[in-house]
Amino acid sequence: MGTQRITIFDTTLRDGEQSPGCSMNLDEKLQMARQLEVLGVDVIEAGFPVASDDDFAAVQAIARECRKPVIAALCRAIPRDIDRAWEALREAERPRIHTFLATSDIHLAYKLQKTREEALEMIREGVGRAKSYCDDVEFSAEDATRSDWDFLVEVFTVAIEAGATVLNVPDTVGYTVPDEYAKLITHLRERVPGIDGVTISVHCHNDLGLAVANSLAAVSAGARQVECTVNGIGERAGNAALEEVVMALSVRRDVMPFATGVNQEAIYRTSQTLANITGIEVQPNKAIVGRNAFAHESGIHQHGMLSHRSTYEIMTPESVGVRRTHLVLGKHSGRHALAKRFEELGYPLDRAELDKAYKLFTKLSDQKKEIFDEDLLAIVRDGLTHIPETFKLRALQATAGTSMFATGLVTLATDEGDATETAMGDGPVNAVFAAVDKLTGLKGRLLDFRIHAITGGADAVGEVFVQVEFDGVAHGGKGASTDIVEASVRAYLNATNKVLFARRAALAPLEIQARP
Ligand SMILES: CC(=O)SCCNC(=O)CCNC(=O)[C@H](O)C(C)(C)COP(=O)(O)OP(=O)(O)OC[C@H]1O[C@@H](n2cnc3c(N)ncnc32)[C@H](O)[C@@H]1OP(=O)(O)O
Ligand SMILES: CC(C)C(=O)C(=O)O
Repeated sequence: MGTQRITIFDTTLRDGEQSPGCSMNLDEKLQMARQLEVLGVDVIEAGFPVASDDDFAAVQAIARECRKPVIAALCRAIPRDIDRAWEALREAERPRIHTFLATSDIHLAYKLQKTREEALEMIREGVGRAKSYCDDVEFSAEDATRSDWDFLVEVFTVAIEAGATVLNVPDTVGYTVPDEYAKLITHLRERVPGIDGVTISVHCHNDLGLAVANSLAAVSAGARQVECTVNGIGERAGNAALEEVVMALSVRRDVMPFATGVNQEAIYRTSQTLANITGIEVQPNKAIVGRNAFAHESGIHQHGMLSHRSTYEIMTPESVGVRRTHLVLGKHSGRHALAKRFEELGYPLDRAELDKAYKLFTKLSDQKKEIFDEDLLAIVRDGLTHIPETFKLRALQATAGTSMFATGLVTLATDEGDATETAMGDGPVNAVFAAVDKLTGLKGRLLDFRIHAITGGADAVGEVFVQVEFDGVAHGGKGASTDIVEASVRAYLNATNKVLFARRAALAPLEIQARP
């Protein structure tokens, strides 16, 4: 069996717009429709014209402008709605009237208060009226998956007799499961006379997170149109996500021999266009278009990715228009990814340097959720020096307030073990510097103190630069930490350790050199 074509029916502008907070005005709908045309969807359901004058105008404008795809408009199975839908669509190159009526006993009894016979009559009349305007008529049996299967056979038989060209079998409340849905499609294909001459469509909601799985199961059972929305927006938990349906069919063509006409490289941009228009961001772990869809954080995965991307990616980010794979450096990363990033930043590290950098990196990643390039540069600048840490910060405590002296308590590790001192000062930094002086026996005079945040966010790393004079000689020191008092002490100690190193080695003050 060759590859068969699946019609992608996009309902972002209709069912998608029913997503709370996703209403779009005429300009926004037009902008989105243009992007959907670029994406290459087969059908754009542009709106529900009877709902409002704005929706009518949007459907009309899209029908006038987007000439390539079929433009569909939704309407209830009543004359007023059908007439209004046609009025909005009449200038479309390829118009489709999409009319619907609920067919489940629950909806018939409680919502429509109609008998099955009355429903069949409304379907006959509604589809017939739509057909009098337009060749292309879709009929949806709302709540089909909770409808009696034999009654559905009657419903679709009537719809075909009245002229429907597309029969939609919606899982309106996201209730079905793949196996059952496939069986329903098969049941209809076996029982509805003339069904081979029309297109079977599916429209799945995501209440149980099964919208895409159900859509694919239905396709395997014979459905040839999938109704879906960009980013999966839609009533309640949303609709089947267009990008997931399209990419599942593309990536797994080996088991599902179906093709779509979607220009896959436009997927990401389309997703972003919608997010920008609605202001509703895509969840980070959303398949295909989420920020993390092509991000790898853990060391084992990153090592695999660096060896060959096929180890952990089933499609390339470029294939859906995402610029690149992202190796996120964080708590779970390993040496391979770290070395690679240092190399990209212009700091190729040898094994010993890498081990040291990795130690600093893991320490920092216990404090920060994500490590940015600036953090790595701080590690190189602050950590990869060859200055022996004669005095090493063990612990630190500082208190300060508006009506009290600041006090600092510092514990340093030395060759002879840990030692602790306290001191007071004008502020917490001044107090901890004084405590350090007591511990080292050196008296430093602060010449310069600069601090800046080198990463963004509330947990930013602050980098402190100090110039400290010891016995008439100035030494620079740098320190970085998410805690600015700690960064200050580290910078001060860095300068102090340089003094001791310089004195012992009888060397001039050292500066850390980054590799070119
Ligand atoms: C599953 C889906 O997504 S269906 C599409 C949902 N989309 C929308 O509802 C679009 C936005 N809706 C609207 O603007 C309004 O609801 C309108 C203009 C459609 C109707 O507004 P109102 O006339 O005030 O009716 P309301 O929405 O309160 O109730 C729906 C009415 O439509 C009837 N109805 C519902 N579905 C259908 C149908 N497919 N065919 C015929 N009548 C229907 C209901 O029985 C009810 O009728 P009643 O007023 O005689 O009791
Ligand atoms: C009108 C139909 C297609 C619908 O939106 C649904 O059943 O969810």
